[in-house]
Amino acid sequence: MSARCARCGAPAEQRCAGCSVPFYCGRQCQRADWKQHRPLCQPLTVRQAAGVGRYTVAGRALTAGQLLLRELPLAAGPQLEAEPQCLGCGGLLAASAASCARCRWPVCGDRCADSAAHAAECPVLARDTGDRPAAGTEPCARYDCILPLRVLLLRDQPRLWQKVEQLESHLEQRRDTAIFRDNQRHVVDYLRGRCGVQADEQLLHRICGVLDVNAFSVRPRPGAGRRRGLFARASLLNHACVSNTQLSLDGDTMLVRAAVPIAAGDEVTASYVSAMEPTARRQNFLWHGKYFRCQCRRCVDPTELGTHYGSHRCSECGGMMESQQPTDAAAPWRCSGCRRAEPADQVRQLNARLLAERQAIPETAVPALEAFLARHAASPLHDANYHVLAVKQALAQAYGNVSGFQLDELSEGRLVAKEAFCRQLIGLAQTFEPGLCRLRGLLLLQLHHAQVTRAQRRHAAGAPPRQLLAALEAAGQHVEEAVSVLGHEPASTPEGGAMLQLARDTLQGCYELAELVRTSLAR
Ligand SMILES: C[S@@+](CC[C@H](N)C(=O)[O-])C[C@H]1O[C@@H](n2cnc3c(N)ncnc32)[C@H](O)[C@@H]1O
Repeated sequence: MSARCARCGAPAEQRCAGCSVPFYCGRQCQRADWKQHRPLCQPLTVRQAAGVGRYTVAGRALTAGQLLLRELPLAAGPQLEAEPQCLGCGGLLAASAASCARCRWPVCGDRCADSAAHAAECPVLARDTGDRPAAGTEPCARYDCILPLRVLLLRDQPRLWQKVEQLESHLEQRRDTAIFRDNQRHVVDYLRGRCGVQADEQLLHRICGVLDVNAFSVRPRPGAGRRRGLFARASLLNHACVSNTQLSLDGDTMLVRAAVPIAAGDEVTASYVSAMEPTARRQNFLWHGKYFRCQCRRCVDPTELGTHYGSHRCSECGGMMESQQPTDAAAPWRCSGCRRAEPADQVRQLNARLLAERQAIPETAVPALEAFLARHAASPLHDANYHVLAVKQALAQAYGNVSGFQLDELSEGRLVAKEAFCRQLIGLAQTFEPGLCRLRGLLLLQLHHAQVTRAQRRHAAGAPPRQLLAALEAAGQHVEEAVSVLGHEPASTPEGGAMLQLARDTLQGCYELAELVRTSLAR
C-alpha cells in the first residue's frame, strides 16, 4: 500500500525532511501540518523537572544505532592538570617547543600561534608579565585557566554565551571544597591578577563549575594532550547508570546514538561514569564531581540488578555482603545469609586494599593476574565481584595477545578460561550497557579467537569437520556482531579504526575457512 499524506490523506511520496516520519503530498500540506507536527519532529526534546533540572526525552520512537546528535563544542581546551600542550592544535610539546611571539606561551610553531583556536586568548595571556609554563611532559596546573578563559571569551558572542549561562554550575555546593580553592589559585587569581581579566570572581568560579559539571573528556588524538569540551546540547542529557545512548567523539565532534530502541516520550540518558564501576564508586564520583545522588534502578538495588557486582563474601558464612542503603556511603553492609553487619568503613578499606593490589599489576602480567584470582576469587571475593571481573577482563585480552601467551601457545585450560571470561563479561556488559557497547564489541572478537582456536585444535585431534564448521559459524556470528557494534564508532577512534579493521579481517578469514570446510565436506 502506498503512503498517505498526514494532512489530507491523499497518496504521498515525500517525507518530512526533519524526522522522515510523516508523508506529505506536497509543500502546502506540510506547511499546514507544521504546527501540529513540530513538537514530534525532532528526535530530542528538552524538559525540566524539580530536582533534576533540564533533561532530554525522545520526541519520537528512536531505533538502536540511530544518530541523535552531532555537535561541535562551544569551547574545548586542556583538561585540569593537563600536560603542557600547544594552544593552537592541542599537540603535546617537547621541552624544545617554540613559543607564540605575542603571548610567549609554548606552541608547536607559527601556524599554531596564528591559529583561530588561539586568537582570542592570545592578547589576554600576553598581559601577564611573569614566567610562562615550560614545555615538557609533567602535568601542569598553569593550563587550568585556558578553557575557562575560552568560555569567558564567548561573552562576545551573545547567542553562545546565553547557552553557557543556562548550564548548571553547582556553585554553592563547590564553595570551600578543594577544587574551589584550586580554581581560585590557578584560574581566578591568575586571570584577574596577572592577565587583568575584567570579570568578577563569582563569574569565573561559575564557569569553572559549568565546566566540571558539564564538560566531556575529549579523547586525545595520538600525540595530543588531554582535553575536555563543553557541548551545549549533549550537556542536557541527564545521567543514568544504565543509560540508553552511546557517546563517541570524532575529534572534537560529539556524536550521540541511541544504544537501544527508545520509545517516544522516554527519557534519553547518558552515563557520566564507567558502567564497569560498582555502585559505591559511581555514587562517590557523581556526588563529588557532579553534585547529585543517583537514584537509578541499578544504584538503589543492593544486588546491582542481580549481579552482586559490588558484593563480597561474609567471613562467617560465605553469604553475600550487601549495602543496606547503596546510595548512602555511610550505611552498614549486611550478610544476606547470616545477617551479620559490617561497618561501611571496613568495606571501603577492603576494597581500597584490593584496588591498590590489582592496580599494581600490569594488564599484561599474566601470571600475576592469575595469582590475584587464585588469592581472592573465592574469598573474600566471589566469581562475579568487580575486582575479579576487572582481572578477568585483563586476562581475556592478554590471553592470545601477549608475548609468551599467543593463541597457539595457550594451554587448553587458558583457552577455556578466555572463552568463559569473555562470555561472563559479555553478559555483564549486556546488563550494565545494553545495546551498542564498545566493550561488548571488543569481547566478542576475543571470544571468537578462543572458540576458533579450540575448534581447530579439536579438529587436528580428529574431531569431524562438521564440528569445526559449526564452531566457525557460531564464532562468525560473534564477529559479525562485533563489526556491527564497532561500525558505529568514528573511524578516527581506535575502536572505529584499527579494531574495526581487525574485526572485518577476522570475519573475512572466518568466512574463507568455513567455505574451505564446506567444500571439503561436499566432496
Ligand atoms: C550535565 S548537567 C545535565 C543538565 C542539567 N540537568 C541542567 O539542567 O542543566 C548535570 C547535572 O544535572 C543534574 N542531573 C543529571 N542527572 C541526574 C540524575 N540522574 N539525578 C539527579 N540529577 C541529575 C545534576 O544536577 C547534574 O550536576
